[in-house]
Amino acid sequence: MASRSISRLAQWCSRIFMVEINQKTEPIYFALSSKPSALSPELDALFGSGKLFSVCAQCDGRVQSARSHAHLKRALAEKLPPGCDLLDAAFFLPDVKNSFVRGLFVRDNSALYSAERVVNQLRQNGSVASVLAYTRGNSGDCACSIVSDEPAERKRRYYVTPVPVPLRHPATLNIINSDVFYRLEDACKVLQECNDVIPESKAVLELVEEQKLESVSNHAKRFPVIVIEGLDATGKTTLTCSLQKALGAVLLKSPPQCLGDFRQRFDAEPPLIRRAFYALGNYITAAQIARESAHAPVITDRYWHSTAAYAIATAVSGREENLPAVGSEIYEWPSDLLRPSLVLLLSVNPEERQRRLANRGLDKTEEESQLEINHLFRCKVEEAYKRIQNPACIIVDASPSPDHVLQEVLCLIKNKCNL
Ligand SMILES: Nc1ncnc2c1ncn2[C@@H]1O[C@H](COP(=O)(O)OP(=O)(O)OP(=O)(O)O)[C@@H](O)[C@H]1O
Ligand SMILES: Nc1ccn([C@@H]2O[C@H](COP(=O)(O)O)[C@@H](O)[C@H]2O)c(=O)n1
Repeated sequence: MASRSISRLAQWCSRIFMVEINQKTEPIYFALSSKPSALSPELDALFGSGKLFSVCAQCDGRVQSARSHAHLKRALAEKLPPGCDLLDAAFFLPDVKNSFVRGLFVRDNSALYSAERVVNQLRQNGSVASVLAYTRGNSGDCACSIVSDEPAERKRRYYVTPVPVPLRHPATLNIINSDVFYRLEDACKVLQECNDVIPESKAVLELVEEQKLESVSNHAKRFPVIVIEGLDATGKTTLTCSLQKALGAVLLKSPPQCLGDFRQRFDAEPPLIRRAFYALGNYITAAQIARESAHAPVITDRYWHSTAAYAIATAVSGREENLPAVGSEIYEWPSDLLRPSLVLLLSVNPEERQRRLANRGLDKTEEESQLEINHLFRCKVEEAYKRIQNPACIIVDASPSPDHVLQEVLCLIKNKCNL
């Protein structure tokens, strides 16, 4: 046990740490080294007063790790006393794919400094795999040691040292196959790995299987397939219903209706599982598109653009500049997913969107609420939509009246799809 923890700490020391004070500010980066060093002003503020711990729930298997992290975050949020802050943290190797591991920082300014007791309880019951404790030195440095029952482990000292901001935002290192999926089998694998812990996974995989997914190449020379995309309340439902009538088209959605009963269940899961579920929804919708477009034009309310744009914008914290660069492989359409003939992105200004949301007065999903309060997140979703390639989306100003938007879209469809 002792040597396992020491080797883990040694592994961590070769990693860069990233701490997010909150989603709106830029992350702070630092590493652990064997020599003391002076702290930068941001680190000084972070380690300033009180006690600080970093915790990580990583265990064997990505599904278990993702669920354990979510469980740990919930448990800490519930059990920590007033005066404690819970900050998102991550450990990664700069520019090394799949090296990003999620963790948390606990900053304890509580009256009785009782966070340590809470963290230790969670360590004893196995909810935390690793805990590091940070202590300020007399010469302005900050030392770090592993929290362990083994005296030999506790003795080892490392020091917090500031490092430059890496070229790529660390969350982008793990997006492929953790947040966005590019092959049906990769998304299926995640749900297969969930079989034991989420019984509904089996039913979802059976639905995917039942659809007898048709090959992408079968889709040539059929009626046009038009996808309508956009943030919540931009008018997708209104427009897709009007288009259905105007074009005598079949209206489909992603996620498809057959996944309706499972959606809430998977929405409550960590991103790895939730995004794999939506990815599978697109493949089921693709099978429906392939069947229906043999007889009539197809209009689809949301498809892969939505799945990828929301996933990328959620994974990448902070500002729009942190998104993967234009042209990144992350924005490439999955090679085995049926490509639509045309993708239209409805865009309305934030004030008009707010007005529509308020008028509608429906329950908001957590993500919808986040859209309202988090301007940065909304900008990132829209920007990610625009960066997706092959097919890229055409932006439609959806602020005018419903009929005006319909006429403009009909015109676009006529020009681009000969309908
Ligand atoms: N062009 C428009 N001008 C004014 N109001 C509109 C327009 N289009 C839709 N609305 C209204 O805005 C609200 C949201 O529209 P709608 O439900 O079509 O959006 P949506 O993109 O499908 O939303 P969600 O993705 O959240 O389901 C509704 O109350 C609708 O009547
Ligand atoms: N193809 C899709 C469709 C939706 N999502 C996720 O669902 C949320 C929006 O759905 P609405 O029913 O509110 O329009 C959004 O948060 C996406 O995360 C998706 O991933 N893929």
